[in-house]
Amino acid sequence: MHVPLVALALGAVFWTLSTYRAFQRNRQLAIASGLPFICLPVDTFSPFWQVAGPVLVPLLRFLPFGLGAWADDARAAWVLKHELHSKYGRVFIVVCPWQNVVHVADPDVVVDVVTRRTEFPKPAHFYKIVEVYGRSVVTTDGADWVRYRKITGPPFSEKNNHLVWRSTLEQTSQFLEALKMTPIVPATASNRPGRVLPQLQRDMKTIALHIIAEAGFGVALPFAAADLENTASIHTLLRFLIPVMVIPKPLLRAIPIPAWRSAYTAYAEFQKYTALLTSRAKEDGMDNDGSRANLLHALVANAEVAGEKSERLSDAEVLAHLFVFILAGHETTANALSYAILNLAIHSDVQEWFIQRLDDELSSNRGIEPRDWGYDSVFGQAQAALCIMNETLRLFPTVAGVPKWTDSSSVALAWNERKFLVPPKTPVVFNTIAMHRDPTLWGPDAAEFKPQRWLKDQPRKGQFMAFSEGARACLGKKFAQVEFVAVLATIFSRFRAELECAPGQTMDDAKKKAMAAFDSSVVLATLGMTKQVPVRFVPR
Ligand code: HEM
Repeated sequence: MHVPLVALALGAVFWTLSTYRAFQRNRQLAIASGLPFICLPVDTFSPFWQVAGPVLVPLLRFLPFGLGAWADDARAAWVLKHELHSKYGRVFIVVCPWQNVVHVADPDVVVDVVTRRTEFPKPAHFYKIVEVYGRSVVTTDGADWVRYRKITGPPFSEKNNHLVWRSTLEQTSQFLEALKMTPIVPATASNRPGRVLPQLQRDMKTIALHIIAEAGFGVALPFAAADLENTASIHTLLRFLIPVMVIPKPLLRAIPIPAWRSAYTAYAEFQKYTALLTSRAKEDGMDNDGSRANLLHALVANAEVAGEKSERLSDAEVLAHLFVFILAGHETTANALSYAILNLAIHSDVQEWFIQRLDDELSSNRGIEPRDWGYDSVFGQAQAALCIMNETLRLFPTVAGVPKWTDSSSVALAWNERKFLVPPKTPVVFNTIAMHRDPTLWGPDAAEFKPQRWLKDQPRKGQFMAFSEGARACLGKKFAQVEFVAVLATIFSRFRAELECAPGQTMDDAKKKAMAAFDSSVVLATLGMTKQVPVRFVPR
């Protein structure tokens, strides 16, 4: 009768001993590396801690004899910001029983690591979860990645950027038309008359998704058609992304839970839909005027004309890439736009600076509707909006960290004129949030939103990592820049943004609420706010 209990007790003892041994081994490796280190009893990168950490940390503080003192160092990267690195240095190891992780917030070390790509490859196994439809440029390393990058790089061309530009101007113009359909809310003690947008983040996601749909797949969707048949599968897929990524497909299909069924249907529908688009793209072929400059057409055309078989993507690989383009390029830009617009609403002085600069930059397009603005004449001049984008991504890097690792051998690392040895199979993670807020790199105003800083000195290489650096830097950087500038320029050429004050609320109260929304940010796939903040758009 007691056998199960005894087995359980023995199992627990065995687990405790082996965990302790693993911890001691990892600690020895950290000592041998020569790098500073701290010890934590949890793996802060594990899914368990990502979910449970925010709940457990406040409780652990109550443990007697300082037993929970470590928990503050195990808070989420967004909550800690630069705190851990100012305590322990720009490079240190976090030792735990399950793995050691080197945390890096030093530009020189970042540059060193990204340039030694074979010694510090991308830990492709971290990205298995993203292989919903198979392997891709995002999820592979080594020879496979070289092949994928060679094929998927060229579609991100200037032709495609023109399409992103046109598509974004159209989407944002339609967004403004929808906004203008809402009633004008009269002036209050704190707000001027204007139109209130209750869910900024949702609308920015719709805009970004529709731009990827057009510039990525060639599917033009009206802004107001968020749930039309064509995008239904993409919307549902994104809504159920976590179960689709985590739960094996046969289970998702077989278990009669309605949400799982919907997730499976969306997964299968997206596959069917992209197969249809791919075969249409093959029939169309490429054109010369750029109207088929979307990523899918370019990928397919590449596949058709590439001489060598190894340079063609199979249909299954095309599908896998379309999916990761949505994943990598949708929320990243949408969240950056939401953070930027809220920051401009909070900092009215910065907003006035931006509007003045924007008006100057747009002077040759005065009287022209935004949807007709030229790419060269507006994007080519758009300095202020790019400063806002950089500053937003400095403080709110929507890709919050970039991992590399050491694979099967130890790798030497130079830092502060000393040599260290990073043990094998050790992740080396660039802590973008921490590095972007380091006052020793950015000055005493590092925590402040000051886009004008980008007009002065540019940061040194490796210091601004929003799009990563080196051979594996973001493929869609210019895509995102073009989109961001077009959205911001269209909106602020017609409106000013104000924080909406609830009855009885002052602007200071509304600012506190907006700051609380910033604080509510979490890193799921990307860094994003979990609270909505209403914004009032006041016609200019
Ligand atoms: C503000 C917007 C964006 C930000 C902040 C951003 C950031 C990043 C970062 C930091 C990486 C490196 C990740 C890593 O190595 O783990 C990356 C990679 C990548 N991004 Fe972006 N991205 C943005 C928009 C886009 C867009 C719009 C697309 C495509 C439409 C895109 C496609 C990709 C791809 C394909 C990679 C993988 C490149 C490779 O590994 O060779 N991104 N991005």
